[in-house]
Amino acid sequence: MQHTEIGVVHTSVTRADPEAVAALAQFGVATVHEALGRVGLMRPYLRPVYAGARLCGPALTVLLQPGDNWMLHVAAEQLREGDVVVAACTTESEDGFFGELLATSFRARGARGLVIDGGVRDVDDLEDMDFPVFSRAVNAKGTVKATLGSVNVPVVCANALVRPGDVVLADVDGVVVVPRERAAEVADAAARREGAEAGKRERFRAGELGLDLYAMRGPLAELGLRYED
Ligand SMILES: O=C([O-])CC(=O)C(=O)O
Ligand SMILES: [Mg+2]
Repeated sequence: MQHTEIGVVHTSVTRADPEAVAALAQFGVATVHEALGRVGLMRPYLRPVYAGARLCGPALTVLLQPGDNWMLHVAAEQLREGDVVVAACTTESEDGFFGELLATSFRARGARGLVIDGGVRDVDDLEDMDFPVFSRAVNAKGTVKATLGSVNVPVVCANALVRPGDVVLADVDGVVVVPRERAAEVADAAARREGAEAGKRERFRAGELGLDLYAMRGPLAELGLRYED
């Protein structure tokens, strides 16, 4: 559900600190989601439109109307280098809002990629261009330019709240949103988490069991787990 205004373009956005964005870009979505406290994930139906697609950047948000891509053209004018366009829709729609022409325009204006709770088309071309897109559908069905939406308002995209300038990170595991004020702190937590995982990986590789590594034998015995021949 969207709780926002229709028919407004906010031209001034406070974007996450570029250094913190670059730091977050080094990590996977699963690590950042955990570092954030297991929040901020978009629904898993959003998928990359080609293998290996990945993106990280401050969000330029768009609220679309179903079957109407007008606001994507309005959004293009607001792009800054490195932005990720995050497009939500007022109502579910799987039409093909976006394709290689809009990708060409977005790239020329500095976009890093697109996350859209809707459909896209021309995916062979998007792959050739290596323009990363995460969408809920691939759909040749075209859209019109007839209804106002908004640009750079808070949106709910695939269940996650995204405010303009928040950091959006997407890879094959999903899409996560980091509130812009927390970007540096979450990047630090992600680095600590990766460090801890490196230690565990070594111990698993050596054959150690999770049962011992995570001290699970006591709690399992307390719950009455029995081993029988
Ligand atoms: O033109 C459109 O409406 C969407 C599209 O296919 C493109 O951007 O290439
Ligand atoms: Mg096209």
